[in-house]
Amino acid sequence: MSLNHIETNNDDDVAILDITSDDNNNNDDDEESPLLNDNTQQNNSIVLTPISDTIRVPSISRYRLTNILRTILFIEFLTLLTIWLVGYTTHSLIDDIIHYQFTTSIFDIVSVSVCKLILLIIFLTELETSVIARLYQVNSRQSFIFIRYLYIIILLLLSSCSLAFSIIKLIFVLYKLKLNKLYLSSVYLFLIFSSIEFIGSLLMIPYLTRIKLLEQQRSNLTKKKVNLKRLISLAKSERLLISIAILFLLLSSATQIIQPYFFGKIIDNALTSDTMHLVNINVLILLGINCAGAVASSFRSWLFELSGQRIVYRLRQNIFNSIIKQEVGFFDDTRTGELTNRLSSDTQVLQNAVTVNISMLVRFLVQIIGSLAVMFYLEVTLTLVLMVVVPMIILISKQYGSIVQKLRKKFQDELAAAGSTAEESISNIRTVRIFGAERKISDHYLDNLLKSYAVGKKLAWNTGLFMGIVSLLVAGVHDRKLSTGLLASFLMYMLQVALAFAFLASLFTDFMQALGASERIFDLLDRQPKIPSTSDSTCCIKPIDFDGYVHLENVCFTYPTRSDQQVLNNITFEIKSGQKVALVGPSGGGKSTIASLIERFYDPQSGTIYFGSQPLNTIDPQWLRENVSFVNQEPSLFACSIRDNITFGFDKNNISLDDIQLVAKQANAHDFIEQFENKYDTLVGERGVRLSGGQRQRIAIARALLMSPKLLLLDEATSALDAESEHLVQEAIERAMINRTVLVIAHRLSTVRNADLVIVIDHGTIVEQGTHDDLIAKEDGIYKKLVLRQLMAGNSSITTE
Ligand SMILES: Nc1ncnc2c1ncn2[C@@H]1O[C@H](COP(=O)(O)OP(=O)(O)OP(=O)(O)O)[C@@H](O)[C@H]1O
Repeated sequence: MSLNHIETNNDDDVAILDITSDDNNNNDDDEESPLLNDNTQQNNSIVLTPISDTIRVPSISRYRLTNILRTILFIEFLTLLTIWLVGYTTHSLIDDIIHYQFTTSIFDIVSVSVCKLILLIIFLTELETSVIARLYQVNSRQSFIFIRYLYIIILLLLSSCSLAFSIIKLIFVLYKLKLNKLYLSSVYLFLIFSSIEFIGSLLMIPYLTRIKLLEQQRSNLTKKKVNLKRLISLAKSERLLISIAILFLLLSSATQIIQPYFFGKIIDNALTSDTMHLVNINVLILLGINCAGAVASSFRSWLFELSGQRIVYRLRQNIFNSIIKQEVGFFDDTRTGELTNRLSSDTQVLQNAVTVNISMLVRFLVQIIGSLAVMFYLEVTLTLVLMVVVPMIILISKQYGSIVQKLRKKFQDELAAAGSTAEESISNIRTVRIFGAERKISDHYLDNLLKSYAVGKKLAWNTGLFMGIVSLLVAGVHDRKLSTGLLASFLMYMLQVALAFAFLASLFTDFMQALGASERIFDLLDRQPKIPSTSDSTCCIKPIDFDGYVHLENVCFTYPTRSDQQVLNNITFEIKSGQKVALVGPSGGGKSTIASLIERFYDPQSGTIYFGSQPLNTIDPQWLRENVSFVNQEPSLFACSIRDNITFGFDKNNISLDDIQLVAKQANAHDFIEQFENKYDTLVGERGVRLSGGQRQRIAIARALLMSPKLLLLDEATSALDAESEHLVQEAIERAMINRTVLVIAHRLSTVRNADLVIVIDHGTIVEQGTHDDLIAKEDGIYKKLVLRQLMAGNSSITTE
């Protein structure tokens, strides 16, 4: 079966991989192939194959079915337990257990439901695990077939036994008629739940024999689970604060739950008692509850917000540290906006998820459970009826809404068709008369009308059916003898439950959003830089006797973002200690790339760069930064003072102003700095915009000189500077070169003339090398052409475009 086959072979909008539809089927192995690569199949190993992007993401209906089944089991257990606890009136509950009788107690059905809950949840989880393991070929086919049938049998056995038990119980209790109304209703409920579970188990059979999952979806699910765990673990560091906040949350929720009860009491007292005494007492109690609630709420909000802020500031710090240590190539590939977004909005989403959203989740769950408990306490039967009726009305209304929407659209379309027939006929009445076609167009109009009428009939029928069902359901709720106060309390509790459910739904969206954000953030936090920025086990050597000697041997390089373009090809040359080596050549030839490789911004794909005798990739990065300095073509400064910019990378407390002034003087920067009002404390603005291009370069040279590097990498500016400025920069550069090993990407003739070695780079290869005099003497040499062109153009730049 091919991948395409998977895409098209679907029966209910799901891409199907039927790995076991017929276990004896010879094609079985073929059918598995899309998820497993050839290697995996041949070796029967557990190597996972990445799924193709072209595979349509399927729905996971079967997965949902298991979740629905689990939820039903849980609701069943909760409902039966509540009824048992609330509805028992004669003796104590312990008596009910000790003197248990089949026809007078419902303790048995509560026990069955709890056993069912535990067993089925275990088996369903095991089943899913084994199905997934089979897909990954972790377990063998034989064991999978065995496990699968075992689970089918267990599932069916459990659900059918429970159904049979519920029927027997109902027959017996109806025959003896010893149960009170509430307990009787619980036996009915048990029967209903057992029937649903039995049907659910039957529906699960296809799931057990056919796997409708794709690897991508599954790995997403696993990843989401992992992320959720990790997301929640973020809150661990603040567990004390969060625990106290949860205590306040429970307190404020309790006050909220109790309010409607007293509100109802006040109404009843006001309507029934003659004096206002009771009313006043209850009003005071309500006031006290409200005040306590308000205090608890404010503490809750404060503590959750505080812990959120603490979590997010630490998270931001970690993300920033992770970003900043990535290799330069990572930033070529990742947009700055994307990274700053991780720091700002993604962390904000996470902050909300681990604090506000968790607090809301707990609050609404407590609100739902608490309100339902009080409702049960106030009026059990009505609550039960409402619990069944309200979800049913919601479901039916949703279904009705979507049917009516479709029918209305169809009705409008049919009516529009009939309308256009009528309009066309009336506007062409003369033609109709001439041909005597009245009958014909009348029939045509009638045809169209009948179509819209047929849709209208369906609409009417659906509306009638809907109203009938809703009236029937509502009738079940009517006719209960309730006091006005009780009714008011009831309505308020209903509202609380409904609102809590509505908010829970919106919380789900927030959590999904947070999961997305956490995935991005954790990916970033987990990312290991390809080139370390601090020493690790692979690069920790600090060459002691480094004298500036650098050797490039057969270096080949392509940028990670443009892997199809070879930028450097077999580059081999050496820079001897104390030498000035100039790289020249046409723009885009690869000169700056060589400097970037020596700075280890990138690693070459092949070949080696040696510092002395030491390969660059074994050298401690910190040592490298201290011994190699790079002055860029367009140096960028930070938005701080000139002093801070010059001492960037140092502990500025260890550097005296004299040291700073010394390097500034060497870099021809001291004079212009002294002219500023704040001198060395002058702020340079973002990226140094408050300085001229020449001034920026001289500050950058001063910064490099302060480092006193053994190897200086210089990229001469190509941008035009005025003659005075250019002279000052040039002078600074020449001073910087004294007593140093220098690799200069030269654009000026004067620099090249003074170099010990000139290397001409074109299209990523060394095309010529020698001294200026050697190269100029070469007939038809590229270097000679570059120099001649520059002389004819009348400028000092030797770079051609
Ligand atoms: N970060 C990058 N990602 C992808 N390609 C790049 C990157 N930087 C440079 N390149 C490409 O690599 C090639 C060599 O660029 P490089 O900057 O080394 O040339 P150069 O000789 O220094 O040019 P110039 O004299 O104009 O500065 C060019 O084709 C350029 O487009």
